[in-house]
Amino acid sequence: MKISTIELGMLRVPLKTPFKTALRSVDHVEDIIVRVRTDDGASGWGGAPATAVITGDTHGSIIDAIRHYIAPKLIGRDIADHNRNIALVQSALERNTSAKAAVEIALYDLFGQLHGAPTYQLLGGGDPVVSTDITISVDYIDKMVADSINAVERGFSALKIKVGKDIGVDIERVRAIHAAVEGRALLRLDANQGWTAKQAVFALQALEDAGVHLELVEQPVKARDLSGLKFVTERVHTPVMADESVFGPSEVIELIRMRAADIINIKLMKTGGLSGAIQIADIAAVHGMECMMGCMLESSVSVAAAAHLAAAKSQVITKIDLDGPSLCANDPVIGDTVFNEAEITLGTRSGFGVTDVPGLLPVRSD
Ligand SMILES: C[C@H](N)C(=O)N[C@H](CCC(=O)O)C(=O)O
Ligand SMILES: [Mg+2]
Repeated sequence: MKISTIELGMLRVPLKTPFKTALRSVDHVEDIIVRVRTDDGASGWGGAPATAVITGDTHGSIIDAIRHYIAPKLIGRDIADHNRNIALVQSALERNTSAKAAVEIALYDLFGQLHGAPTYQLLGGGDPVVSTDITISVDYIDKMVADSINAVERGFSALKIKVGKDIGVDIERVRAIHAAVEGRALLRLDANQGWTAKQAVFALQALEDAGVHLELVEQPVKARDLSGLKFVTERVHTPVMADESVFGPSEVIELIRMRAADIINIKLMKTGGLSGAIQIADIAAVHGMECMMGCMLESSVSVAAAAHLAAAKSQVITKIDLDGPSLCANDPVIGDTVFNEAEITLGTRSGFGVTDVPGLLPVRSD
């Protein structure tokens, strides 16, 4: 099973409703899809969105990194030599974690196919059903309350509420949602770096004093402000989760050393794929720290891979935010992972179970 070609295309899927955070607003998922073909006719599928405001990666940079740096290292290589292939992806160039993730996902897909097993089973097994939260975009208070009630009625038992736009309105947003769904859903806040450390402590203490129980607060302060993150962690009861502050294993080690957060949000697009995500989960497990498996606004190709990893690492990945496919108006990807609102069920096909991604748009040539 030797790699013969690596093809790229663009998958564009409309969202049910615009996705709005403190960092950006978008109304489509737009992923670069990777198809790694082998000489015996197999295909491994991977994908990556361009979340430039978080990873720095654009569609153009993902295409260039794969085409000019990663693909040339892999052509002709045997899928069975998996760990060396992964090392070649990671050492092909610095950063560019989304491009590396897209290719790693395709390689883990093919490795599963080689061994005739769903990839989560090769990663250690686990329960094939995982339960995700859903994002409530930051918006007018009435709209966020209506979206939250709707999500609970659709069966979501955890809401990821986007805040970080205006501290006073944010407190009111959360109080109103809490009043509307109290006892029916866990509330997770994600400020996407929108607060200062002092603002975060003020808002969270105000909510705690008002009896609003929050399961966690994600990335309250700027990504690079690790001392601000620690400041918040030390002053509120609500568990603090690091997202944009940590990409790979070395940053996680530093975060743990500083005791700057309580939980880590692992995303394949930050780690550069499954290999770095596994390392983070293992480091967190050693330190008795819980993790979330998260995603960017991305399609079911890469979210299926994240769900496989979450299933296999459920001892340490105790929270799931894999709602990309649930936010989409439709899913053109042909695969056997079932995304049914809050419930994600892994299939029995080998690899990640994707068999085709129809309707891909051409990506620019050089
Ligand atoms: C889609 C997921 N629930 C989510 O909210 N991810 C964001 C970033 C997504 C993006 O901007 O594409 C996060 O956790 O910050
Ligand atoms: Mg986040």
